[in-house]
Amino acid sequence: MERNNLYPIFLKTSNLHALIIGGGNVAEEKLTFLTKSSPDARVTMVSPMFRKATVDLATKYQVEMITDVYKDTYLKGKHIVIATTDVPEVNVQVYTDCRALDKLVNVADNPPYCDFYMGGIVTKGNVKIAISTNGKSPTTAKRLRQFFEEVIPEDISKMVQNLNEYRKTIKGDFEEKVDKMNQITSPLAPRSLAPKKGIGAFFRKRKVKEV
Ligand SMILES: C[C@@]1(CC(=O)O)C2=NC(=C\c3[nH]c(c(CCC(=O)O)c3CC(=O)O)Cc3[nH]c(c(CC(=O)O)c3CCC(=O)O)/C=C3\N/C(=C\2)[C@@H](CCC(=O)O)[C@]3(C)CC(=O)O)/[C@H]1CCC(=O)O
Ligand SMILES: NC(=O)c1ccc[n+]([C@@H]2O[C@H](COP(=O)([O-])OP(=O)(O)OC[C@H]3O[C@@H](n4cnc5c(N)ncnc54)[C@H](O)[C@@H]3O)[C@@H](O)[C@H]2O)c1
Repeated sequence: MERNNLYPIFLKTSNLHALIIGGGNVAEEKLTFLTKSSPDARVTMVSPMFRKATVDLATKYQVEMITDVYKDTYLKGKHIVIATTDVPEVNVQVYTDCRALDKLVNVADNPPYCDFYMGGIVTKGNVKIAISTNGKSPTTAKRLRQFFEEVIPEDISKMVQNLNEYRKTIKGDFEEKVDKMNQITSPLAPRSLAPKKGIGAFFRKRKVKEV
């Protein structure tokens, strides 16, 4: 069976500088999901035309907007580049320029020209889940994202915080702490879940205060 060999990492997008090339529908979609997940991301956009809603979004998230066609000079200082123009030759040029400079590049909706894919992302406080279908079905990534947004309760972040505080109260050496932490969280693992209840039921039932 085919297998997803991509390696997810959680980027500190406030330390890195992303460049989005293009200002149309796809650019807006990428900016929407990027800022939804990482409202503090450092982003620059370059395009001769921007959609009105893109300008509003860019203003809200302090995105720098440059009204111009793509030039390789705009790559300077950028770590991650996303090409979304409607001119395939420009997108391929961006890809080639980025590869020559060892910059991570994504030509949106064009898997062969991607060093990385954007994924479906669920954020609940400190907890974040990224979903990838290996570029095979973005619609499935979206549906899974919606599913997890629904079933994972908002207060999972409180539970993480409580566990973090509880850990500090455990006496003993590292191994004992690991043991205790594993014991207390064991109902989270699938084998310990009662059939048909599911992870959502577990979280809803459990009082975070008890942890
Ligand atoms: C997750 C998400 C994040 C984001 O966009 O940031 C994302 N696409 C989303 C939605 C979406 N995009 C498209 C549809 C209509 C689907 C359809 O038409 O079948 C829908 C669904 C919808 O809108 O309902 C069009 C599309 N997208 C790609 C192709 C090309 C191809 O598949 O070959 C085509 C067909 C173009 C054409 O027909 O020409 C490719 C990519 N899209 C990816 C990410 C990467 C793979 C992620 C993964 O591994 O699953 C990858 C490889 C590259 C990339 O762009 O990074 C976001 C959902 C966010 C959310 O809701 O949470
Ligand atoms: N809209 C979709 O849902 C969708 C889905 C799949 C694939 N696509 C493909 O993705 C591409 C982009 O789609 P879109 O809907 O965002 O198109 P769009 O026409 O809305 O936007 C294209 C943007 O690219 C900019 N642009 C053009 N030349 C440029 C250059 N030299 N430098 C910088 N920016 C430049 C334009 O000013 C515009 O802002 C198209 O090739 C389209 O076929 C779109």
